[in-house]
Amino acid sequence: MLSLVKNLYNLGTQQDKAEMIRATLLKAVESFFTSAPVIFLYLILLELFKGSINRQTVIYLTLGMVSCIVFQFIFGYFAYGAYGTIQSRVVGRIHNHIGEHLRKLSMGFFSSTNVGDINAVVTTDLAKIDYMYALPTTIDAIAVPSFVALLLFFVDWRMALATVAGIPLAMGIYRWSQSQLRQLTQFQAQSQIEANSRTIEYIQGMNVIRAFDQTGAQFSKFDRAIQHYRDTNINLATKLAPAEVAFDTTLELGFAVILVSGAYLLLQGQLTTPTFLMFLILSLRFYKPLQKIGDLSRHRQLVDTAIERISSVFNIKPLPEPEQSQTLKQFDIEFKNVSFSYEQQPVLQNVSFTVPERSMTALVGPSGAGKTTVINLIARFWDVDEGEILIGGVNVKDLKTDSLLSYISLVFQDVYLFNDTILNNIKFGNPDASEEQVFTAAKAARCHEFILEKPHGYHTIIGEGGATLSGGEKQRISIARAILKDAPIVLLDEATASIDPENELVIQQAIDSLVASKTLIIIAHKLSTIENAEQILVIDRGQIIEQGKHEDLITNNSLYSRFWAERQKARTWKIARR
Ligand SMILES: Nc1ncnc2c1ncn2[C@@H]1O[C@H](COP(=O)(O)OP(=O)(O)OP(=O)(O)O)[C@@H](O)[C@H]1O
Repeated sequence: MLSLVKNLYNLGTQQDKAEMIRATLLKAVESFFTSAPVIFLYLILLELFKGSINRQTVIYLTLGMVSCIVFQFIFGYFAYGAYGTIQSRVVGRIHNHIGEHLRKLSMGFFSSTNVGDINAVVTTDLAKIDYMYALPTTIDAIAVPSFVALLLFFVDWRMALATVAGIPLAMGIYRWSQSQLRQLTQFQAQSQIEANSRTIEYIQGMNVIRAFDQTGAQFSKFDRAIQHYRDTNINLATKLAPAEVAFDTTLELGFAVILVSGAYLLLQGQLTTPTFLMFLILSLRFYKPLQKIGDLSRHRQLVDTAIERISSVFNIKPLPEPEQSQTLKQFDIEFKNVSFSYEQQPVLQNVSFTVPERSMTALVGPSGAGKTTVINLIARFWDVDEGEILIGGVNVKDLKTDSLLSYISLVFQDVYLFNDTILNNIKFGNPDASEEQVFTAAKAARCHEFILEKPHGYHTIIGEGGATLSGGEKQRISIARAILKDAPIVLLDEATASIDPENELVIQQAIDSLVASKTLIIIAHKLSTIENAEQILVIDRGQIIEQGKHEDLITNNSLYSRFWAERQKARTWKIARR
């Protein structure tokens, strides 16, 4: 129980710790006033049995009791207010730190970790860091029984011993239940994560599930995870129930000991009736808070598991960053003998090339050749295994992540838009931009017209992932976002989905606005883009096998010329069908 308090205490900053001590003192005083009315109760009983009770005594004793209740309210109010503030501050700070930390991790972490796992840490685990429950309940479980026990010893030590007689046995049972609890709680936490993951997967993949008529199969996976979670909950409850009931009952057996020893001493004339009655009443006040120890120990295990899992995220080392970031003055890009593997799978082998400042380089090559990897490495989503990537002569590793990314606009093929207005989605590129600047960027990206046709124009909410927009519209909004960011380097993965000639023209115009006077690397799928590039890099199996301008490459019987011919055929085929 105390380790729960210690763990929660250690999560706080100096200011939080000072606040925790203050809140705990307030709560201890509140606990005193919670127990204090029993003194008045005892005094009333004494007066009653003496037969000397009068109106004045009743008024004084009642006032005393009411004052205790008022003080209990006042101190409780401030204590819980303080715990609430600590709770919001500590949990909010951990939440922010996790967000910050996740941002600095290699993207490898996200490929190898389940979305549900991360989600469980950020939501479920953090929710278990509950100061509002854990600390006040611990104080109640310690302070109230201690105060009552003190009072009882003061009134009659023999009866007080009878009251606490069951505690050693109850504590033995408590310790025994602890050994079982840890493993069961871990199983339950694990199955909760699994249920979380499956639920997210089931909802996110709903369109694919329906398209392939896999509703039943996917549902049973989801259902199995939920059932497993339910079973681990039942298992935890049923395995612990005997120990918890035994703990509570043993404590309450003390009540029988009080009854027997009280009756004996009463008959012997060694105990007065009011004292006997008071012990019977007070024993309830004594045992109830102690019974909370059982709940607290279960809570402690949950908090420990949550803290362990939160720490395990923080223990994942972020990509190393320099103490001080360099400022870039030039924006040419150079790959020097770069090799890279995703875990064990080699992807790029000894790749070298240069992209001059303010020029366009197109990456072409078969699927899986390593084109996206090249772009990801420039943005340092991963670190290279060998070689180096330089921007303006500076190794990307010598730049802080935020600083590096401030020089780069990334437009992914798989555009992700947030469940927010179109305006805010474009503003993501530059949160300080004015509405006018957003409109200008949207016009340049050729999306102004279609945005105005939406029910609420720029203020239309576009659903999670941009679910209410077409592929071409999403791509243009992401280009507007990048135009607004106005970074000197643009890394662009062209959408293959919107390759029909009409869309191609509009998107090409949008790209032209984005890249004027930028250093651009584009994974090119469209012929017009490839043709206009100042440099084409043909990548195959992680190596650059051809390099040059379109006119130079098209002449040989090269991979590029075959690739070009294929694309031409695809385009002709599409036009012929219209
Ligand atoms: N996160 C990842 N973890 C492990 N392997 C990956 C990961 N991303 C890509 N790969 C693998 O690395 C290789 C290169 O992938 P990459 O995405 O760079 O190819 P690409 O040329 O862009 O392909 P495409 O044109 O189909 O998008 C592929 O074999 C791919 O399966």
